[in-house]
Amino acid sequence: MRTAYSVETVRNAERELMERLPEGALMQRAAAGLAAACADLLGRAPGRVYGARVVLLVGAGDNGGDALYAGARLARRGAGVTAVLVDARQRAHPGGLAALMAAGGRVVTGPHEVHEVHEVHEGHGTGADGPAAPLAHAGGGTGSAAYVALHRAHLVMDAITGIGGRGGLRPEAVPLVRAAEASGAVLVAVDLPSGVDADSGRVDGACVRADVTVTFGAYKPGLLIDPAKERAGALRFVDLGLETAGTPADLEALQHADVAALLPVPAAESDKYRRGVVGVVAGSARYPGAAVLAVAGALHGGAGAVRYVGQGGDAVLARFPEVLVSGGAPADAGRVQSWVIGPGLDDRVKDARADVLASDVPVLLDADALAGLDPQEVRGRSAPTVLTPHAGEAARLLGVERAEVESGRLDSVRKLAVKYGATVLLKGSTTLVAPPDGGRPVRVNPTGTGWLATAGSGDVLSGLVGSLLAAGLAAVDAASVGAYLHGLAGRSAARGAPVGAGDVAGAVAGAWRGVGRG
Ligand SMILES: NC(=O)C1=CN([C@@H]2O[C@H](COP(=O)(O)OP(=O)(O)OC[C@H]3O[C@@H](n4cnc5c(N)ncnc54)[C@H](O)[C@@H]3O)[C@@H](O)[C@H]2O)[C@@H](O)CC1
Ligand SMILES: [K+]
Repeated sequence: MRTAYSVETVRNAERELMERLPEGALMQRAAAGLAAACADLLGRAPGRVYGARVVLLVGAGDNGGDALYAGARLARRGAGVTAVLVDARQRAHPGGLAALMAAGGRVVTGPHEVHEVHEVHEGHGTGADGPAAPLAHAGGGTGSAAYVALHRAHLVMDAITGIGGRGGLRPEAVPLVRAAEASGAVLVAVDLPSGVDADSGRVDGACVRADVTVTFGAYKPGLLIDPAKERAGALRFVDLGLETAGTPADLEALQHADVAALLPVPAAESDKYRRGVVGVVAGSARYPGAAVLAVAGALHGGAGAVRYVGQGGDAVLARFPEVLVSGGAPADAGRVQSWVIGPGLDDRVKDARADVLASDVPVLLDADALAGLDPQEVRGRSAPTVLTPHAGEAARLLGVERAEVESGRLDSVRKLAVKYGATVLLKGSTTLVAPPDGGRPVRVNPTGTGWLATAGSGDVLSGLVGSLLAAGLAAVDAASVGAYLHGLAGRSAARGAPVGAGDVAGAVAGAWRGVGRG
């Protein structure tokens, strides 16, 4: 399981550990890990650090300190390191600054004038692109040393803000960050891309877009949730020895082994009824395809049988003769162990929804079954309820703008879970699953792919999750395992090309097999 912790938890764990360690030891651990990761990115051959040109964008706090100490380590290995002080008042971690200077690095101020120049010691600036100019002097004029250094850099560390950052990048930092992004250098965010919110994944204002983020001690929720996740690039983790065991994670992501352990396996004496029957109420004369897709998902989720209720019975049977079809009300359809209701329904949705909500089995509500849903109708249930909205549906359920849900996915999924007393799977660029109390941990799906944003893909997911519910998984597990398999299926069906929802359903079995093999 990959876990992520809030800033408050990380700071508490750091405080506890720092009390047991010599002063500054934790920052040295961070800097050593950061330097090693950067050396790795510059190339594994020893000579690739020697002569490499590295620029540090340094803010006022300890995040900048990490980069300054890491820069000192790289400078001692022969890299030409230039620190650009980005803070408007040119504050920077004093110990880190001294260490960099002692190692032969140089320091310039951001958009201002040259602060201090240190001669480059022998070996710097002899990389493949030829000798580096004495950067602090090059070009002359206000702030130009910083831009020349950025233009020529092989690697740039973004150390403007880490977990202490508030709001987006300040105006003085923006042109430097954009120059770094345009330079072609590898852009490495230190702990977090500056400008993202560590706890929520929000990006309010300008923000760094990194190629790689080297994060310390614990993953922060923002690194795993869009829109911030998308700014973080590839993640690398540096273990600081923080003790987080015993503290509930804010966010967790299932890994292959976790999913493998949760997948239902039929026992020797299982028959189709013991494996569970999932009832699917979906599709209509107008949208028979939704019925077919939801059933296709349900057939791959581990239930022993799929019972279909609705007007799409002919289309379903034409494709899947193994399905039990009935045309009446859900309550008259026979016993099931879970219900899925919603995809492609017509205006008779209210009666059918009241029927399934009155049952004593888990119910998954999707798409049309979410419209006008009364919280009391859900909260009064004894069995679990799972809601699977996309951002637009979630916004309507919460009475907010869609953009608010998209920028604050974690807050939104928690609020919805609390409002309805239900497990909520919020679909989208980062799929999240919140438990019914909106508490910790929220699960984040690590297997998503943009190719899943295709018509009918959600219908497959709802059938798949409903089937996992019928097979006996707890609501949060069914939702997160379903999202995980659905993401893997989407990736393998697409393999880098557009894909239809039917292909995704067809690829679920392969995803399941792959996970089962570990
Ligand atoms: N606390 C610890 O023991 C450790 C901290 N570490 C590093 O320290 C970082 C946290 O350090 P700090 O608490 O000093 O905080 P940061 O360095 O993340 O940022 C705080 C500083 O940035 C300024 N600031 C806030 N928002 C800003 C914005 N939008 N634009 C520009 N400047 C802004 C603040 O005025 C303050 O000076 C971590 O992210 C990590 O990189 C690591 O060295 C590991 C150990
Ligand atoms: K940073």
